Amino acid sequence: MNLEQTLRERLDAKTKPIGSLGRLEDLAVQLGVALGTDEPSLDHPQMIVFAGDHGVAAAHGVSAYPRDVTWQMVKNILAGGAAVSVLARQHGIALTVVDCGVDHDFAPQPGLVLRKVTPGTADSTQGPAMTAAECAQAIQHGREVVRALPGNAVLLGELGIGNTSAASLLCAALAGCTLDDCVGPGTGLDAAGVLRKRGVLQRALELHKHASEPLQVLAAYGGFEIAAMVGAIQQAAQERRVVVVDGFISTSAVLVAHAVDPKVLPSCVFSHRSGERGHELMLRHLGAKPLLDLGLRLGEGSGAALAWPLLVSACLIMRDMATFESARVSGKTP
Ligand SMILES: Cc1cc2ncn([C@H]3O[C@H](COP(=O)(O)O)[C@@H](O)[C@H]3O)c2cc1C
Ligand SMILES: O=C(O)c1cccnc1
Repeated sequence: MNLEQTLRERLDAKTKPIGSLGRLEDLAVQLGVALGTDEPSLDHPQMIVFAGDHGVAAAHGVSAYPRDVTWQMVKNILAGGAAVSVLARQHGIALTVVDCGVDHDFAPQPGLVLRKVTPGTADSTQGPAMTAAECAQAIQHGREVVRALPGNAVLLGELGIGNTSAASLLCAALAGCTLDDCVGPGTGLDAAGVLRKRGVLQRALELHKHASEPLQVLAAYGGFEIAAMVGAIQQAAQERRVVVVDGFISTSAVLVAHAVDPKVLPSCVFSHRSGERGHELMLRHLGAKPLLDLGLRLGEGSGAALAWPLLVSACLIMRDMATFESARVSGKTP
């Protein structure tokens, strides 16, 4: 019997009608398989917020907010005032921010890892957002950050004004959808703003239409924080850690990691369906079913943090629930 069958049988022996814990049962099985044990247990969860700036945003105003918000929000997260700070604190999740390429010089401080490649990607409508070497470096940084942290669960967070543009381009290139399907308001563009954003991204897509290898596509559109998330996913999966994926941006990193090697996918738990247009298409492309659907469209790792207690519950159900036999409860009538 393989591990998945063992886990299913374990759940079926528990004091509940077969399958009655619904999606929580699938989650418990997934976590057991991902961690390689029939006694899944999560320890030292790590929320890692990867941050970087985007040349396409600087050059074309594709966001409703200015570029400075990226570094200002890094400080807000570290000071404990951002949504992800509050939610990580609520759930006892350790929080690390990684400067992957923010246009600001941060003083070294607790909770901040400095891994800047350059202070922001280049404009993807003019050339590749990253060189191949910069892209490889950002991926390596993501791997190193995960390797240095304890525990067996990584929650993906991100920050970067303009990164819904990069994520939409990755979606179009890797999930085979049109920009009409996957360009949305991001931080809150109005209808005219979305139309303008789509026009800008169409130029980038046209310029890089011959990029076919997943890492070539990633280098074409950026950003440094997305590349670092790709490395983090690869490293976590390799170390048999669980990866809790957040929304539109972090799922775009999964699209890349999956295109490089589909074997990362069983390690990924998709926390929620983002309100950002196109997330549903990414999830469908990956065959992924998200846990929550709260209309979130924030990023930062907020959805991953909100879903975290469900993962803890799934493990506890698998480990701690009594069986019909141990609790002397009568089984189903034959
Ligand atoms: C105050 C503030 C906090 C955020 N936290 C996450 N994002 C999210 O919005 C940005 C992406 O949207 P766009 O592509 O439209 O710029 C990223 O920083 C993402 O993490 C934020 C955005 C803002 C304005
Ligand atoms: O779903 C997300 O991750 C998202 C959506 C809009 C803006 N920033 C992030």
